[in-house]
Amino acid sequence: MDSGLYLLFHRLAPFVQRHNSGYRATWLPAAEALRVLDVGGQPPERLHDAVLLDCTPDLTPRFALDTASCANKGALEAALDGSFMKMRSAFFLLSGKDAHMLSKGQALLRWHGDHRFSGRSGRLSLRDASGSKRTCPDTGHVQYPQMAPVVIVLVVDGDRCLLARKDIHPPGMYSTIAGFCDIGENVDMAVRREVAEEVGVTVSSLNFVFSQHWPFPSSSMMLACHAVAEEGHTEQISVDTTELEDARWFSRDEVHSAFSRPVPPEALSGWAVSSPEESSQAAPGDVPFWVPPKWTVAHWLIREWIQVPKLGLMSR
Ligand SMILES: NC(=O)c1ccc[n+]([C@@H]2O[C@H](COP(=O)([O-])OP(=O)(O)OC[C@H]3O[C@@H](n4cnc5c(N)ncnc54)[C@H](O)[C@@H]3O)[C@@H](O)[C@H]2O)c1
Ligand SMILES: [Mg+2]
Repeated sequence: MDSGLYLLFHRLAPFVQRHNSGYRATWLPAAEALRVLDVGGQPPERLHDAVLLDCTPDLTPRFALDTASCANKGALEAALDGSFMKMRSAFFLLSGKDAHMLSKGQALLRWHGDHRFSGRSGRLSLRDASGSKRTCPDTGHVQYPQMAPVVIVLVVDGDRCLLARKDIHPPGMYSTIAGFCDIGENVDMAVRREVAEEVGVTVSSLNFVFSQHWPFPSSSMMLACHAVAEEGHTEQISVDTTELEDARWFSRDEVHSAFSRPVPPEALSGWAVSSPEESSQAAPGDVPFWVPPKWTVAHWLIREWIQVPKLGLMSR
């Protein structure tokens, strides 16, 4: 671990630096990560708390390390000339290629933090060197990092599609319907139940198309589908307001326009902060409709529908 590249986090907030008009994640060489630990008053052995993410084609190992043991986050940020940003903010402000590794790093670090004790004996479990599993010292029971399966679906009705927003979304952003699979459900059952629960629409057919690892709320496997709404059941959407702030049909032209204009700057003002207290998000107001960032599976679903006009007519 004394070589390789490191993505740093602080209490699961990824370290990012300004880049052009946005932000980027930064891979630090081991020597730089050691310097940061030193600034934070931590011994070099803390580097071994890092978890292995992958190896580059030239076999350089890449790690994620949480610097939570360094109490003075501000001193680390000053030493590194960047900031630790809330993951949700980072996801809207980063360039796309960083999102997957940040997501993986945060998910793995969070899993270790949440599974320090064996569920069998209650004793502190021991992690392996790479951070891929934990073992109970008493029973030998091995725990592996887990992901929760989530269905995500673009429901279409002819030339329009159904999109929804939650109050935690930035102003103006509408996304696809999503929900956790219940124990015992397959993808088909979960899609039909979630769409019925959240918007009161019946789905007549569906196709699985993509998957994506997603870091929220802890670690999810997004299973993405296109679905067709049953004829005659599309006029009355009944929005589950405990879950969603709004849901409505968007025409293909409206979605086309959203793809062709940049994200309205006012939608993201207040997102580049590291704590909820600092946040001052714009009110929903008149921010024009926009779709999720291009590295999200929701974006891929909507883009595919725009690019393949007959998609909504396909069935399994
Ligand atoms: N990558 C993308 O493009 C994309 C787009 C939309 C949503 N998402 C993600 O999909 C996920 C699920 O969507 P949702 O929040 O609407 O789900 P949901 O509709 O199932 O509602 C969330 C609720 O489900 C319950 N729940 C059941 N099982 C859970 C579990 N394993 N973990 C957490 N909560 C569980 C909780 O009460 C929670 O409040 C969210 O994390 C969201 O960020 C991803
Ligand atoms: Mg939902």
